[in-house]
Amino acid sequence: MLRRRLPFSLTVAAALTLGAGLAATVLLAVAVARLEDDKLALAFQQRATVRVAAIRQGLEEAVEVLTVTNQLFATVHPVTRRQFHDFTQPLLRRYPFIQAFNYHRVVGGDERAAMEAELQQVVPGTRITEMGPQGRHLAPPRAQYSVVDYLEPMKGNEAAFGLSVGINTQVMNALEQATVSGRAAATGLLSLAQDQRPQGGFEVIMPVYRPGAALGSAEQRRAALIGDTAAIIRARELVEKILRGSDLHLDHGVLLAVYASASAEPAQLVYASAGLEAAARQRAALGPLRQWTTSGHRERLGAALDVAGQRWQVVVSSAPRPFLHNHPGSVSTLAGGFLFTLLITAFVQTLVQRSRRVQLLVNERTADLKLSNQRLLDDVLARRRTEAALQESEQRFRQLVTMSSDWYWEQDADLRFVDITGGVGEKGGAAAGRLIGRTRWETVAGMQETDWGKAHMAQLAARAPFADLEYETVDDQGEARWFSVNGEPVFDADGVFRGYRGTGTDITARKHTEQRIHHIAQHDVLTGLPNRSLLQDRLGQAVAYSQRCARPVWVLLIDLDRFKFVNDSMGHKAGDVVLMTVAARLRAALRETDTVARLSGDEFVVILTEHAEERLQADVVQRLMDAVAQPVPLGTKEFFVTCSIGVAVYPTDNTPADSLIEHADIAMYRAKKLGRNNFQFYTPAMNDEAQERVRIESALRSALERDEFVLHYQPQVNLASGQVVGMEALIRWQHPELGVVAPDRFISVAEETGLIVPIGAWVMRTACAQNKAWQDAGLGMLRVAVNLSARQFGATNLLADISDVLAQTGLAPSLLEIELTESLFMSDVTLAVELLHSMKSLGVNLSIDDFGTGYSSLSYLSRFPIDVLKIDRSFVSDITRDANDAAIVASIIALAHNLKLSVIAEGVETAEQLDYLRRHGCDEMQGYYFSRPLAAPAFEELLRQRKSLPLSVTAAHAERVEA
Ligand SMILES: Nc1nc2c(ncn2[C@@H]2O[C@@H]3COP(=O)(O)O[C@H]4[C@@H](O)[C@H](n5cnc6c(=O)[nH]c(N)nc65)O[C@@H]4COP(=O)(O)O[C@H]3[C@H]2O)c(=O)[nH]1
Repeated sequence: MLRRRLPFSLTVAAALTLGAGLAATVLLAVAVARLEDDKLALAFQQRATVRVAAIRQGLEEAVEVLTVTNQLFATVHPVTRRQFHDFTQPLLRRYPFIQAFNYHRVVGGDERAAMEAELQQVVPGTRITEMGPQGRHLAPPRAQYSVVDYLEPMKGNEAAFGLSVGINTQVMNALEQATVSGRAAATGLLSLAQDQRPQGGFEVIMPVYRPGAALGSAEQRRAALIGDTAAIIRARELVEKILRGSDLHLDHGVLLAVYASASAEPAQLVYASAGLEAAARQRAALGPLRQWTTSGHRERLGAALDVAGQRWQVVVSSAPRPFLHNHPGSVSTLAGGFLFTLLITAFVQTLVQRSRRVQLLVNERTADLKLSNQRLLDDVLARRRTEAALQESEQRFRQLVTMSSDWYWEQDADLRFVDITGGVGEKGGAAAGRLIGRTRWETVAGMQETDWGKAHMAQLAARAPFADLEYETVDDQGEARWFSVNGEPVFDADGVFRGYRGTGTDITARKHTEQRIHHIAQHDVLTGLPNRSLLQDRLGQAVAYSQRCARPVWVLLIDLDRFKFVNDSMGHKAGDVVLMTVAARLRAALRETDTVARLSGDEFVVILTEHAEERLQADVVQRLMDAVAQPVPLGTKEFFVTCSIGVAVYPTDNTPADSLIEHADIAMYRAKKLGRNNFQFYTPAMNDEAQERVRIESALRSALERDEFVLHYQPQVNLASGQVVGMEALIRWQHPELGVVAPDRFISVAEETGLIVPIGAWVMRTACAQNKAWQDAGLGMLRVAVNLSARQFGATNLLADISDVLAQTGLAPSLLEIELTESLFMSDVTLAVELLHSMKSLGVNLSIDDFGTGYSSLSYLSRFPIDVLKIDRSFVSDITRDANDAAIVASIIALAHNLKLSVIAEGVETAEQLDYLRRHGCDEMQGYYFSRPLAAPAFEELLRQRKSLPLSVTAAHAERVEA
């Protein structure tokens, strides 16, 4: 809707109307003014004519009065003064504008005195005078005088008595005219001698002839002239009298000017209306605009009169009146027209503006309508799009529901299923028909008694949404199924609860997977036994049971002996078979309630809880060991595996529940140290050992920097020559507090921590340098053997390190022997072969240390570039007591020689042992029998003494006796 105000501007229509209206108004006003002017002119003409006629008549009357007076002289001879007086008195009363009646008598120069005498009789002292420019004066002697003889009334005209007018040209001209014509003749305006005030007057003269004289011609008349009668008329009064007499003096609308001349000469002005001058003055004082508004149209009429032969001019004009006064019609027309025009203009303007406003309004409304229409169209389009989108969405929803694993359900306010779409039958195994009309708890047996069911019922009661509600149910075939449902309450527009709707999905497969994952998460994949996680759980339960029932709990940590060898030498699959077999045997050897878990690698944990009917005894542990020790069939072979077991019991003094496994581990470690294949109960002393391990570990970290290591050297003697041909470098740790620490106490720790790598490098460098030094000292070309740990063997820069050491020390590679244990290369034989060849290519010797300890396979020997076999001292120590060991040693020597390997026996302590070895062709020996490991100076002394081995047992025995 149009609310804004239009700016005011005269519209074209209104402007045209205004222009036309004003023009018409002006034209009409002008026309009316013209009419008014015409009317005024007509009225004026009438009034002017009346006035001119009145004046003409008045003047004629005045002249006529003189004619009457003159008739007196024509008829009476002589006319006495008395008669003249009597005759003129009524006339003077009647015509007050007459100043005087005169009778001029023509007096010759010679008659002057007589005349004066006669005049003096009337007025003593009177002389004949004349009027000059300087006033009245005694008339000079002249041939003839025309003297004022009779004079009525005398009063007021005394100055004229005896006055000779013969020198007054006007009078004389009028007299001549009158004389010649015989009729009255008037002068122009004169200055009268008797007139005190300068008042214009004129004199009308008629001749008086000698009675009886011939008057036929002008000359005769002149000759007959004896005098003349004259009336002195006050022209102004005369005119005033005329006007008053005709009541014309009251009309101030007409102004009158009477001139005693043919033209309107100001000097001859006889009469002027009172308003005439004032009007002229007023007019001059006004501005042009006011002049126009006040004077308006003026009429003027000039009329010529003949006054006794004298031409007079009468000028009649209309009095200046305000234009408005004279033109009420035109002014009214103008005003009315203006007003009307303005009104019409305003009306037109209003109409046009309203029309424009209406037009604008219409335009605006039209625009609004268009906009609304467009919006409507947009709305319709949007709605169509929305509907299409909705349909598409609906279709998509249907498709998605069909394609997805979900189904869609709706429940009424009583929580009964009213609609289930999306194929719950196919997806969930429950036909929709079986569910419709039933509540969820009616379809899930026992739901209301479960925790989740109760919680769900509370959610439903609170009309709360729920998500991922998982529950187990039974499908139409009676199979267990897991469903997961989401739902949210539905309220109508008034907020009234209408039910629930949501989705459901069959998660049976997922649940099974989860259960599997859960099982896997808590069980060892290989053996199916509980893993560390579940073990902790079970241990907690067992401890809790123990606390409740006051019965002990045993924790057994079972570690397979030499399992690494099985794994490495026979492959992982064989190792797995061993582990699975052991696991199964352990499981079979225990009760259902006991727990067997696999802790890691070859470690198992057993939790035994004591029952009321049976006390726990060490027999159980032995039973387990026996079970494990049963031969394990591996393909065509059988493999024997033993185990070491550590046992921790709860409750015992100072054994916290969470340290049970740790204590069992310590005990197992002790069992291992005690030679494997046994079990140990944990004691606090074991804990001390474990703690010592920790101490060693921390001290070991700085031992190298503090230069706390030294090497001892044990001679290796050739059995054939009895000469020292080499030595084994054996490390010693001189700890400031622990004293000299044997390698058995710290080498394993160094291996576990990885410190063996830098320590081993130090040993190799020191041993090579020392050997080179002895060599340089002329103590022989000896071979030095250095132990290589598993960690060193696996180090990437092993070859470079060996090469560097040889290069730096200058020792010939052939004088370095590297001792390797069998276990080093059992994990990856191919890689080991490769690495050994690389090492061998450096020129060093390779020996296998501790040969024969547990690893029964000799097949690899042919593949390895080995130079020496070192028979473990455990075999050597028993060769004289145990026929088995003796046989093993003899066969090792024979085998080595078959493989072109040199054999060295270590741990030779007795002459019998030496003898046996010699007899069986052993190449070299190393042992206390010849020398313990010696510090470098002692070893050097031994070399210098050229100590050697007796070549026969007898000699040796003799030597010993001597010693
Ligand atoms: N009972 C008895 N023992 C004898 C006899 N002859 C030698 N022995 C001892 O037997 C061990 C031989 O060394 P191993 O078998 O390589 O066994 C060594 C070796 O495996 C390791 N080891 C020593 N030094 C090093 C080293 O520098 N590096 C590495 N990786 N291991 C070393 O520590 C083990 C123990 O070394 P040791 O205590 O020095 O013990 C030495 C030696 O003192 C004897 O007649 N009777």
